[in-house]
Amino acid sequence: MVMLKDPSKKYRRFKPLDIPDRQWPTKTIDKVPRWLATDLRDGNQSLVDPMDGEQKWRYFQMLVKLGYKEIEVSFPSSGATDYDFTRRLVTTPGVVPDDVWLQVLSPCRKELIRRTVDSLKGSKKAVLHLYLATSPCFQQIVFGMSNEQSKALAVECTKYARSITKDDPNSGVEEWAYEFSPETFSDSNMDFVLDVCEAVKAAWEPSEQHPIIFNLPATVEMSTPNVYADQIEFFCRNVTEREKICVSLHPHNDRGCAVAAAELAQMAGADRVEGTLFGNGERTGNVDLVTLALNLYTQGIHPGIDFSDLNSVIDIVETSNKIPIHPRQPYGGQLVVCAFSGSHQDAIKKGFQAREKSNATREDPWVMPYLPLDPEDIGRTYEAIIRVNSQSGKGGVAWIIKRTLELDLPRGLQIAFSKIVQRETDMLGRELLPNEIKELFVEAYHLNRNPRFGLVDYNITTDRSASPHPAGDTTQKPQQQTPGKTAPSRNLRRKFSGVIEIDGHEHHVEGVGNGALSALAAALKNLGIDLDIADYKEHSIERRGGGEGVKGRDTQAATFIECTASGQAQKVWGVGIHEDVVQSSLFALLSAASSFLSSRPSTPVPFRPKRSNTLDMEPGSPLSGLRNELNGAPKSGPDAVAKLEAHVEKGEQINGTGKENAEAS
Ligand SMILES: CC(=O)SCCNC(=O)CCNC(=O)[C@H](O)C(C)(C)COP(=O)(O)OP(=O)(O)OC[C@H]1O[C@@H](n2cnc3c(N)ncnc32)[C@H](O)[C@@H]1OP(=O)(O)O
Ligand SMILES: CC(C)C(=O)C(=O)O
Repeated sequence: MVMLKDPSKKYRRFKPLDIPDRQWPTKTIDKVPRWLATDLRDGNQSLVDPMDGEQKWRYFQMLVKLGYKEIEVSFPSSGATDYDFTRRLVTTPGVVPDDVWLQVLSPCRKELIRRTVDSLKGSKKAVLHLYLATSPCFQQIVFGMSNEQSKALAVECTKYARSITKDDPNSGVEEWAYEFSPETFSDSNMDFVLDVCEAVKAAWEPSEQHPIIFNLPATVEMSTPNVYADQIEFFCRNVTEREKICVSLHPHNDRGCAVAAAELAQMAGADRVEGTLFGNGERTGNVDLVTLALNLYTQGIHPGIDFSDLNSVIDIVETSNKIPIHPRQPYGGQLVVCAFSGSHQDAIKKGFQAREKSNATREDPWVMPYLPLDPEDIGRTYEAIIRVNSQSGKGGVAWIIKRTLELDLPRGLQIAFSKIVQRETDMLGRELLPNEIKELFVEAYHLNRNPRFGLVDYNITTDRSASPHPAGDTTQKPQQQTPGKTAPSRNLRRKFSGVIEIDGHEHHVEGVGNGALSALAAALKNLGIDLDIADYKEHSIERRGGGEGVKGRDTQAATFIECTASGQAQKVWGVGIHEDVVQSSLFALLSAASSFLSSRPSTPVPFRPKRSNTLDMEPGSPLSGLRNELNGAPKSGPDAVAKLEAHVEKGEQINGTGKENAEAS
């Protein structure tokens, strides 16, 4: 069997109503409709395994907690589960709040109506809901009834219902309402629907205070949503005593337009919407009440339903229905607050940065690329927003590092680290989780343990030798000095002397520079590791109490240093984190040095101490070649380094015992 070449004979086009002066297209939705949740009836009847009493019980309580005031709880005449559940609701004190209406459904069959009404005895507010087909297809095929017979049955059952509900002082229910659904309204002749509804209305005799509910279902969605809106507008305009009627919608989703149909039909005059959470229901489902409510919310209208903790709702819906919420389901789907692609992540990250920068409060206007709703408003976390796979770029990766380690990576480091992430995602062929990205960063920049260099002990002192060209520092121009006078304090030079552990061996090293960082760079140069500082950034990290990833006190300094090896194009980044800003920068330089050595094609061992405080390499070893290469033309670091040196200016001497801190991250 194949699709028909010409389906026009088999499937006839829907004929829209002719309403040239239709009003709904220029209307907007500016008020919240009455909601009816039919999860426990229409939703439940479509499940492979309908809910048991306990599941219904829990679901009902959730609906009440969310704020639903009208809940269709059962089809009591279907059997013991629904009947007993209804009885349990009615007879358990305190479960049904006084302002909540319990709605129950029955076909137009007297014995079933009787049983349905009986199930409600003892309740405060109850809606009896009857349905009967008005569409030619159903009348002819299912019932074998003419229009007259259908109308007569509708009237007869309404009268009977009235006699055992609102007209019966012993009905046992404090307040009755009545709902009538002309089944497959959307496929019915509108004049006939009106005719039946007028007759039903006359039989029930509603008032403005106690209106009748005409629920107009798109039992099967058969046309574009504008056609449904036309039908609703036609009904609203032509039915008499409109003020005594609540016009209710019940859209199904066969063409995937139930939400649109419900929204346009509200513009066309409807007062009430029946649907289910996340759209469970017959075939493609009922209209999704979550989407409708949050669509309103994102237009600045509170829907009266509280989805602050949408994840808990999802939990109950999924376990009760035994159907997972689709990952792309509006608002609730796992992937709808996620971006994988680089340009989306970049835009979202910039959006959040702009919001932070403007000190926006939670209530300030939401202007965010790609995200129509602040995920926080529905209890979803920012962590879920940006996820990283092979389609991601630096922005998303930087976001994760910001969220997990509180580090604001400089742009260059973002680019460098995202290449590492890209390699990993390509290799694994899957998404990397935030924790994995964090671990990758910690490892790549040696935040837990520097595999090559450990700062064991050090002193930063003023270099009193006043030599214009201290050993190892060829980056500085000679200073003008008057013999017999000390240099002005702003020109004081620093001497790094300390113990650095290299590949498990401790070595005393020294170097002099304009500040602590350049002094360490000079000391490293004495080891043949001649690195120029090409970029330097630092920021403080305010710990919000025991954040994971980096141990420490409340405030720490994070330093990012980009280095080039003299005469080399290759650049490496180093990262250091420590309570002390100077030590943080020293760690960053050693982190870069370690990356640099590790990135060389061969391992630079062995080192051999030449004198007690300097090191050299075996002649002919890979490092000695490197040293020869690096000894070319050292350059001074950029201005940013001066910022760090200013910190050092504040104290004459900085001492540190780095070993334990070198382990810190
Ligand atoms: C669009 C909707 O969602 S409507 C709600 C549908 N929900 C359900 O059907 C769930 C609960 N249903 C049930 O438990 C059963 O179907 C019952 C108790 C209603 C009826 O059970 P049965 O008597 O065994 O009938 P069965 O289910 O086989 O067929 C339905 C019968 O109801 C009739 N019927 C269907 N709709 C209606 C209606 N609105 N009013 C009166 N009779 C109706 C059918 O024509 C059929 O009658 P028939 O046996 O004379 O041919
Ligand atoms: C009973 C009615 C309202 C129904 O469920 C439908 O038509 O889909």
